[in-house]
Amino acid sequence: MLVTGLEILKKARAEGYGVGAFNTNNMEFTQAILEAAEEMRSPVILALSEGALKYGGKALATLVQELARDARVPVAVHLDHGSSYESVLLALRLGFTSVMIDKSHEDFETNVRETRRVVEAAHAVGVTVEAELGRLAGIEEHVAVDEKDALLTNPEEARIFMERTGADYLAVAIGTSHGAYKGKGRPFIDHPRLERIAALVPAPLVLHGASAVPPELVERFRAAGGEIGEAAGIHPEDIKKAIALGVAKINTDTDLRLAFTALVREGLNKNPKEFDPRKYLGPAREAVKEVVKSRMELFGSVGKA
Ligand SMILES: O=C(COP(=O)(O)O)NO
Ligand SMILES: [Ca+2]
Ligand code: NA
Ligand SMILES: [Zn+2]
Repeated sequence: MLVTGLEILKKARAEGYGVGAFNTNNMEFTQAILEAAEEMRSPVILALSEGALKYGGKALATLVQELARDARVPVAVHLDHGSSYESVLLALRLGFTSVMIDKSHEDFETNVRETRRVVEAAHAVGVTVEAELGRLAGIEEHVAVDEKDALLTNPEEARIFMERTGADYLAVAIGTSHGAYKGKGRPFIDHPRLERIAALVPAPLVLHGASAVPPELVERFRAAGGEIGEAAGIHPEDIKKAIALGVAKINTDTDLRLAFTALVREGLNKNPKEFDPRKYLGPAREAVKEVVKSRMELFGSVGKA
């Protein structure tokens, strides 16, 4: 059933488990994510970025809404990395039940003002809001933030920010970054900082850039002809520790993309004569479903629906 993001995340933080926010751009990813959620009896968040909406348009938004409504587990439909008030209004009009306004690259006062404005609009129509404070290292959706400018989230600032904006959940920067190259070897996650933030911010916390980029998946992608450098993701133990400290929403996109693309490459390589898309998109869909199920087990959301 279609619910707000806060309905899913409030319970998750209170009971100490995490809920996956999985990005989707098409029918196959959406089906894979929802089938996994139903099989695991897990709540789930379907995340659409602005790029996904540009790519899939009303077709994607409608498909996502309909399947979320029919789902036998709680599902929130979420705008990932909303970059402007206008973008959020479009998502609200499309029936999204959770929206992110990401103004973390702006100065504090601008972030507060812009986030507050979105909170008023979203709350007026019963939708809950994710905001972000602090800057992930690596490439953000609309700004390249290199290591030296990467500003991790300040706990005291976070408390004030949430009080002044009324946002429902908060994306924090504690060392993660988007994409497949999160650092050399095991990325450093600032758990003490997270602990201090969680002590001052009772709202559910959000971890962006949380993909594991598992070696076996990287190998499978390479073996099928994919090219990827020294990729490194977030260690499962760091995810579990972050959840124990107050992270309730964990964003996963890269792992799904790697799995899907590896299987499409395998399908095309296996039979050059094949030109029925279902023959290589079907197995790719199954691979995404398996990744989602394993993430739900790691997050502890299995059976929580
Ligand atoms: O934060 C993410 C996804 O992060 P990954 O690239 O680690 O999957 N989406 O908003
Ligand atoms: Ca950001
Ligand atoms: Na998000
Ligand atoms: Zn993100």
